[in-house]
Amino acid sequence: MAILLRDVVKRYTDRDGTSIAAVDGLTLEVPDGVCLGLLGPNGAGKSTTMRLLTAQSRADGGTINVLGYDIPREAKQARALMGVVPQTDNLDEELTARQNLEVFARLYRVPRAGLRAAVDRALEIAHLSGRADARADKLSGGMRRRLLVARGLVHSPRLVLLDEPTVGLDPQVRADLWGLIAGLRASGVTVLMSTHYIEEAVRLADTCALMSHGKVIATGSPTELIADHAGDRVEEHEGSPERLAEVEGLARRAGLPTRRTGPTVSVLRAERISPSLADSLANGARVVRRAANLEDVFVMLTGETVD
Ligand SMILES: Nc1ncnc2c1ncn2[C@@H]1O[C@H](COP(=O)(O)OP(=O)(O)OP(=O)(O)O)[C@@H](O)[C@H]1O
Repeated sequence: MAILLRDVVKRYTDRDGTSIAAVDGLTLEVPDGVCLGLLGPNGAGKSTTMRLLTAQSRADGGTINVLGYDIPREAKQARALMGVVPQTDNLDEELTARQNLEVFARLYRVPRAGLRAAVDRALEIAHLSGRADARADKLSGGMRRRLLVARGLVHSPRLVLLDEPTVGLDPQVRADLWGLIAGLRASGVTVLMSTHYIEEAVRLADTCALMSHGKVIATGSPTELIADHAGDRVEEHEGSPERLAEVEGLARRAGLPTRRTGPTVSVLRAERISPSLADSLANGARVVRRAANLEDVFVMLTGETVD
């Protein structure tokens, strides 16, 4: 097992003295070689979990093991084998792309004889070989993100932690990074990636852990999670508030879960709707049927939405 978290708790005290459990009894396992997507809305506790794994922050309870090392006691050994890609860009502006990587390669004690090759390899993975000698402040936002990933890979880690790797990026840059992460996953490196983008988790993760209010509330492949919690099909109804309430009532009586998004009620497990119930639900109005997705699962389980 690459990562093992058991009943982990991390509390913060607000300015007014109230205590918040940012991580609140979190249990999570990440097997070797798996890309696990930690999916949750803002404030779910994803970044706090990442900081606990790197021992930048200390848990108030529970146990954490990373690559066989007890955290925080053996954090130094664990850190030597893991690559961390932070959410915030903290590149050295005045150094070139290559120099940024060299600094980290030395920090991670990459042997001097192999240092140049390690840096070249990281530049190549991040498609930055052509910009190796450009200063970081002269790189585009997307290139800087790729350089941050390269920096986390320079010592060939067995495990990579990516905290919201594509937050705030435009679609083209996001697609580039997805390619990069998919490549990492294919190479057998264990990846733990936090995200609040459903699509990112679905595309990249072998396993998703859904996180809400500091806990993991469901784990599985996107397909398993959808099948277990939302079924196969979803029927979407629009209409007046009275009409929507009627749809909810009919669905509830038939034992079918529903969720409301603005002016729409979605009836889950729509494959179980009988022809007569279908008529009553539609009541002459247009109904859209679609495949169930991970967002349905998330909203079903938490009442919260993710992007
Ligand atoms: N240093 C801190 N002091 C006080 N409260 C904190 C601190 N760090 C996080 N929190 C609180 O803990 C909770 C979880 O925050 P965290 O940043 O881990 O969530 P997240 O899932 O990573 O969200 P985001 O996607 O916005 O980064 C939030 O309520 C946050 O306000």
